[in-house]
Amino acid sequence: MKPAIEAQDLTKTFGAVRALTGGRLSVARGEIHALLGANGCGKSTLSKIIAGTHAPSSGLLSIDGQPVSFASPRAAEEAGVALFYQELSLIPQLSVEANIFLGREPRTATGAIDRKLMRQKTLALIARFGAAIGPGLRPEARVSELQPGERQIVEILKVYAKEPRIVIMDEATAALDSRQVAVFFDFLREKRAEGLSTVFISHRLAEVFALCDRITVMRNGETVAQMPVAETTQEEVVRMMVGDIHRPQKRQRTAPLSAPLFELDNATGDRFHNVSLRLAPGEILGLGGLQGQGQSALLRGLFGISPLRGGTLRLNGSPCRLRRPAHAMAQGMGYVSGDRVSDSVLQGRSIYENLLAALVMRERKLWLSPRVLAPRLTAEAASLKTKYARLSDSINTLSGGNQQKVFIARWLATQPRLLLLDDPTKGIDLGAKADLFALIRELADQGVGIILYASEEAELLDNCDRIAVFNGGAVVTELSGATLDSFHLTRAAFGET
Ligand SMILES: Nc1ncnc2c1ncn2[C@@H]1O[C@H](COP(=O)(O)OP(=O)(O)OP(=O)(O)O)[C@@H](O)[C@H]1O
Repeated sequence: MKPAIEAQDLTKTFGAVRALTGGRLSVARGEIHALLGANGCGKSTLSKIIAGTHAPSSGLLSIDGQPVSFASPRAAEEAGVALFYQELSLIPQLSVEANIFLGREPRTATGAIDRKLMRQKTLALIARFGAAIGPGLRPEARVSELQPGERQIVEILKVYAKEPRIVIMDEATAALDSRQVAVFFDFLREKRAEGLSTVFISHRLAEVFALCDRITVMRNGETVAQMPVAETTQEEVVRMMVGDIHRPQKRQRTAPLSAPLFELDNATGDRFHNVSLRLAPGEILGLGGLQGQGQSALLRGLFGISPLRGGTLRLNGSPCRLRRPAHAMAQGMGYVSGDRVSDSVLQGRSIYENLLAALVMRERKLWLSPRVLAPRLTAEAASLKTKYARLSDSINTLSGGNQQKVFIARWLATQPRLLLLDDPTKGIDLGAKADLFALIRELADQGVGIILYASEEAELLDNCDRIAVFNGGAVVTELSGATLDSFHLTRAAFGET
């Protein structure tokens, strides 16, 4: 029998970015096939080519033995391929059934929407999830009224309403609870028995081993292996995802470890739960794991941007509740995000004003003497090798890397004791990255506590003393010493401890 999907040597470039250099995938009819790899290895790009969202730069794709080149997702759907989108595509104001059948509503002989048939079909789809969904998930309910897990189920049902023969499930279980996951897996097994093929992308290895028949592993834009689940182990799969193991050079710590500066117990918030962490002055604690597992949300919670809903925080042994960034700043905390445009830039303002922002907020004064401050701020900016002509120039004249140096220097002016860094080097060049990390290590040596989330694992491994690894909003393990390497980091990121 011809494979349902046969992808050979697919490549895709976006401008200068080579997202996919050698994508290969062979999926049989009636198979659940896992597609695994670390963040950015090219899984989504390969999936989107198969589902008609992207056209490949080169390579061959066949569906059911027929070479295809889809001009659009609609063309792929007509060939029986449907993709589950990680980014929720539902319209909150519309009902469940209107969302599920949007643009493909069943019609009567006169061309009107056949509401009775649409209702019946929706009820039949919902019934497949049976007891795992609450009474809220009804055909006429508005999507805005549903729980996150129920919304994700509607997104899944929308895929199956297209009556596909090939389905790509990209992180489809992220918002489901364990009961919903169990029912969903039974549903996928039933579909497999009906001859449907599923490509299953997940950040939980245990799920993959419980559900899938074969595994394809990708690394750095390439397919590196394919094998039956029964002939491999989780350990072997992690080794294939990681490739050469990256072991960091040991950071030479000069600040002695003392009593904890920061003690967090059972913190719960929007995208994380029961997180407990410790940090001594002078320590760099990394937050690791795949993207979007609660790391950034925790940092925003700690800084009072979206306050913690539960748990306790102590700074230097004293309990504190940080409900606003002003509270966090009063406690000597600073926060720098890699999302410069929405979190940091005072648009159109001078470099001087941008440097001054944190100090003004902390001192609660609208005017601070430029004569006194300008030399100090100039020194902070210089310590980071920030390249600019005059402090009075607009911040918008600087490159992303130099802007980011200004935003770190902004906090240095407040002499923080704890710095929260949320993927601070996003989108900046290698030279600026090296300058930033040299400074971060220097600050730690002076006794500042640092909590760093970085989407690039090498940045974490090379700079952190310990790494708390997140999966699904919880810390699954903490790495230090001999376990501080890319193998243990990837293994924990996929839920294996
Ligand atoms: N539209 C785009 N423009 C530019 N670069 C892109 C685009 N889409 C993806 N990339 C880049 O291509 C690489 C592969 O990305 P892709 O999303 O396929 O990886 P992934 O394995 O699915 O990762 P994740 O698990 O994070 O979704 C990454 O470096 C990504 O930044």
